[in-house]
Formats: sequence, C-alpha cells, structure tokens
Amino acid sequence: MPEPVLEAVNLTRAFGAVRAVDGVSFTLPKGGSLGIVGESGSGKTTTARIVVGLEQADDGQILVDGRPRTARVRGRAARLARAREVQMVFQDPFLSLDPRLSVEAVLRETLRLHFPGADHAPRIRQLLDQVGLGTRAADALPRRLSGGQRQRVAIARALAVEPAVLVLDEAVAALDVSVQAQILNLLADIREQTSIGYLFITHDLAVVGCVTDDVIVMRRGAVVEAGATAEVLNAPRHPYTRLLLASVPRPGWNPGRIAAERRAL
Ligand SMILES: Nc1ncnc2c1ncn2[C@@H]1O[C@H](COP(=O)(O)OP(=O)(O)OP(=O)(O)O)[C@@H](O)[C@H]1O
Repeated sequence: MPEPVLEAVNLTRAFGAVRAVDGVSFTLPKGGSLGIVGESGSGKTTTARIVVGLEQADDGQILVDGRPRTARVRGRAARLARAREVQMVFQDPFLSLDPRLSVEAVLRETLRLHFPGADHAPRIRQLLDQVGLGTRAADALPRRLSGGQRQRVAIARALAVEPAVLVLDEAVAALDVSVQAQILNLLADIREQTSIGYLFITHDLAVVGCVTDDVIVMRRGAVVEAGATAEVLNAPRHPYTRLLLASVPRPGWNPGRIAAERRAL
C-alpha cells in the first residue's frame, strides 16, 4: 500500500443546527483515487471545501504528506505552497475562468505566479498536450470553448502548479455523457502518467465506478460505508448504499461494463 498523500481525520462542520460534516475520516494513498458519493445535502461538497481550505472545519484535521494542513496561512509564499498541495476543479469552470484571458494566458498567469522567472512556453505546450487542447483552443477566450474544452482548461490550470492532490467536485456533472467519458478517460490517463491523487466528489455512481479505486458513501454528514469501489458497488453492505445503487437509472447496472462502454465511446 503506498503512503497516504491525503488524510482527513474526524472532520466536523456544523451550519447552525445542521451537522453538514459529522466525524468524517478517510485516507487517499499517493497516486490513488478516492470517491465521495452521496445524495445532495449529504456533506460531500463541504468535506471537499474543507480539504481545499475554502471552508474551515470546527474540528478534525487534514494531513498532506503527513503534515497538518493549517487552516490559515500568512504570507504569499506560504499561500502558494499551500495551493500546490491541493487544487480543485469545479462543476462549472466558466465561473472560475477569467473571461478576458485566453487559454494560453490563463496557464501563463498561473505558471508565472507559482514558478516566477522560468520560461513557461514549453510547459504551456506540454500542459495543452496533456489535456488534449490544440493551438486553436490555446488562443481562444473561455466563451468560445465548449463545456468539455473549458473543463480541460480547468484541469490544465490545476495541473500547472503540480499539486499532490486534485479535488474534483462534480467535475463532469454538467457535461454530455460522451464528453464526460472523454474527460474521465483523460483524468485516468493523467493519473497513470503522474503520481497525482484524486478526490472525486460525485452523486453519480457510474462516475465512481470508472475513475476511483476506493469510495466512501456519505449520508447526513457521516460516512456510512467505505471500501474498494468494486466491492462497494457490487456488494454494498449498508442499506443506504443499496438504495443509492437501486436508484441508478440504468438497466442491468454493471460498473465494469459501464466503464468499458465509456472507454469505447
Ligand atoms: N454555507 C452554508 N450555510 C448553511 N448551510 C450549509 C452551507 N453549506 C452547506 N450547508 C448545508 O450542509 C449540508 C451539506 O451540504 P453539502 O453541500 O456539503 O452537501 P452535498 O452532498 O455536497 O450536496 P450537493 O451535491 O447538493 O452540493 C446541507 O444540509 C446544506 O444545506
């Protein structure tokens, strides 16, 4: 078993009377992919936001490479170093892309911030290549791009800082199924090429079946089941997981087959 790159220990977060995250723990091994599934309101996004640092936990700890990820950091260098630990890709990259910057400019800005003084042109080409964007897309503004292309830009921007962990929050939820398959395949390829770890937040069990090794199932802020993805999907132990699986609107649900079909698209 590889060393853990990310550990969440007993995270809790309440909003008034709502216990959004209630004692959540998990471990992501280096280069691994962990899914967090659950219905809307189960606490997935709050957990992800705590990991990234967009939200503070009331209690509990996040460790990256065994070091506690402090809730607040002071100073530019510390902030940048912290950003290099964990990057996030959101459902709608349009909201997080500057409408005035071309794809190439977005990447150049990010690289300049994190690696000042270097010649960024080769790395920009490499990143564009890695996410399958051509030179025409590189010169385009976000509004000229398709949803799938924008998500590729968001992934390239996140990869530019060479994070240890990429948190993907419903990152393919807004895309058509065929484009979803392309992005999921791309993410699988990137994980094979690098030692990046994924934390994959999704309500879609088919997505979990495709791109994660392990999964935790959340309900009302708590983890109700955890294990290897194939085991959890094929032989769920908790009634809530069974319910989630039963509500997957696909006849003959079979994650292995669906993964193969997505690859074949
Ligand atoms: N900023 C906030 N203020 C108040 N309540 C919040 C806030 N953020 C989340 N909550 C509540 O915490 C609970 C968990 O929400 P969260 O968004 O983490 O769930 P989720 O599983 O990601 O759902 P979704 O997929 O709909 O985003 C919900 O009851 C939600 O209403």
